[in-house]
Amino acid sequence: MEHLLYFTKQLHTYAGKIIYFNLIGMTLISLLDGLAIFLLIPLLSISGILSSSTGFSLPTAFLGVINGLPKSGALLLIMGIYLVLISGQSIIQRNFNLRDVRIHTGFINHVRLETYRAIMQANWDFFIKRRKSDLINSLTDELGRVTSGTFIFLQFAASIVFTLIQVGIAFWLSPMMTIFVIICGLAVSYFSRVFIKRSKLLGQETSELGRSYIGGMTDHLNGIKDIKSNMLEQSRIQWLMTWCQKFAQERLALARISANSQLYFKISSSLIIAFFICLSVLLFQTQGQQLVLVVLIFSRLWPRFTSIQSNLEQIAAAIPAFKTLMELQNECREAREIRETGDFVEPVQIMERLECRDVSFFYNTNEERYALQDINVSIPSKQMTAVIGKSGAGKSTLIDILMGLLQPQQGQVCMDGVPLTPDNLLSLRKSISYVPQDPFLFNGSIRDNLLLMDANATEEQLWEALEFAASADFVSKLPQGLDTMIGDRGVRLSGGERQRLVLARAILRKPSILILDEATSALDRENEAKIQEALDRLQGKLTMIVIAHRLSTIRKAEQVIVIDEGKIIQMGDYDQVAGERGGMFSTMLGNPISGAVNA
Ligand SMILES: Nc1ncnc2c1ncn2[C@@H]1O[C@H](COP(=O)(O)OP(=O)(O)OP(=O)(O)O)[C@@H](O)[C@H]1O
Repeated sequence: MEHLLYFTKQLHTYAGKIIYFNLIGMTLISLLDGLAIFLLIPLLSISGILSSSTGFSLPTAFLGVINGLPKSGALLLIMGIYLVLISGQSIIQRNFNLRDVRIHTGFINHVRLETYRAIMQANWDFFIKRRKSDLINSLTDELGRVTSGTFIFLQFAASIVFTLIQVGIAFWLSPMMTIFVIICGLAVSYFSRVFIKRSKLLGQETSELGRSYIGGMTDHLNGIKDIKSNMLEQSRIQWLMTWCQKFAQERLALARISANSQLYFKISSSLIIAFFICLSVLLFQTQGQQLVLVVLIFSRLWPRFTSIQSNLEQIAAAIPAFKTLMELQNECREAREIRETGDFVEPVQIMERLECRDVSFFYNTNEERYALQDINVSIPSKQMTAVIGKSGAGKSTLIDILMGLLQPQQGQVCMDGVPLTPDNLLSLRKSISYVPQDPFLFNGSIRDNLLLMDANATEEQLWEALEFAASADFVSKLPQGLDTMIGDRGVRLSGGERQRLVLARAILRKPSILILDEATSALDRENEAKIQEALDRLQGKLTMIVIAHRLSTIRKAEQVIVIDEGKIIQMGDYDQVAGERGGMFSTMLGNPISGAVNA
């Protein structure tokens, strides 16, 4: 219930008074509907089915007028009023339906944007602890279930109002009969709680199935090259077949609950009405006209109970999605590192150094296995610092801490002696261009991918950046040049071309700190040499931190930091570290094979 109210409150914040306006409108529609039904009584009366002395207050007065008119006039009057009521109701209904769609779509977009914004503003730690496919599932499947669940909840509220109005009208016609129908309805609803409970349990299964589907599909399509080259297609198809079986069972179970509940309501309604008619005729010798009335009231009121029950089942099935999305929004809020989008943040200018002071960090708070321990490093401004070490030594973790993506459990990062805090974090990040090991290129043109970094860059600036990253040559040879589409994650380019393109993009931002995390690993000697020349030209102009796969990339580094098992084992200028006998760096230099593979 808490989760349901959370999103109903969001709907209220989003749509405001308009929801109440709609609810009132719906009530009006039901009132008109009720009145139209009410007209059946004089109609039945002039047709001779029901006598004018059945004993209802308003009908009696109204019947007086009707009886004063000739039969054809009375019929025309009743039909005229009926037509006005139904047309009025239909016109109002049409407008409210359209408004409903507008509110519904707007609300989906509102929740979508809120959730996406919250995700975007969460810190890096939030992302490394979650499956991306779960986030995708929340933003697609769960989001749809939540927004339609919220609307079903509103329909349910409107349904209650409808029912109350119809109960009022029915009570007017026959209090005894109405009380009897209500008691029967409540009794039947009490025993049908089991359907609601089962719907909720199945809703949980729906969520799990949705998560596993998106997760599986994402994994398979991301790893399609491995799947194809290792002939794993059949095992993946088998996985989907098993999933499909579970999905079919879950759908069937859900349909069974709904069908059983409808069946239960229908059979109980027939039993109740049969029992009541027998009781009325055999015990109380009720007149035929009163029986018509009984059937009329019962047939109007009973479907309302059925519809309330069906709404409750649908809401129960959506509850797990409400829970997931609400928890996601709350977790994002707790992990929030960005207040605004960051567009108006000014980049910081580090004059002397970026430092790690006594930094220790572990990924898993349950097991204190340090990824970095007692790290003290100083990255001098406008110099090149190389970070090397074996695979898993902690190089990327150090970079993530220096960028403020990860917060150390001990120690701190400082910029010119000023500690890095949530207040100056974005300024630091705005001054950095980072080229990761597996760069992000999206499915668009080369131009779109470059403009992602600087939307206002001119054609000349784009080519300048491409030239710098030794990419101008290959881009100009492409038939569509800058407008060539590069496919998902740049799949239509070679690994080396992707790396050079991402480097060009990084440079376009004119950063004061450039971080390359094994950014030249996929380049051939010729292109690596070109990038090397470009980096040489940048030396002294900006701060560079380079995690190098090949030691040749860092031969001009002013500082070398060697990490092993999360600790700094060597640090100093290139010649000093290279000269330390028996040190890891000199071993790497002396052994080009191990150097190329590990460093
Ligand atoms: N998200 C994570 N959760 C848990 N442990 C992690 C995570 N990322 C890295 N680690 C662990 O932290 C340690 C340091 O990893 P890191 O990625 O910093 O190494 P690296 O030197 O950059 O390695 P490589 O050169 O292979 O990229 C490793 O033991 C790794 O298993």
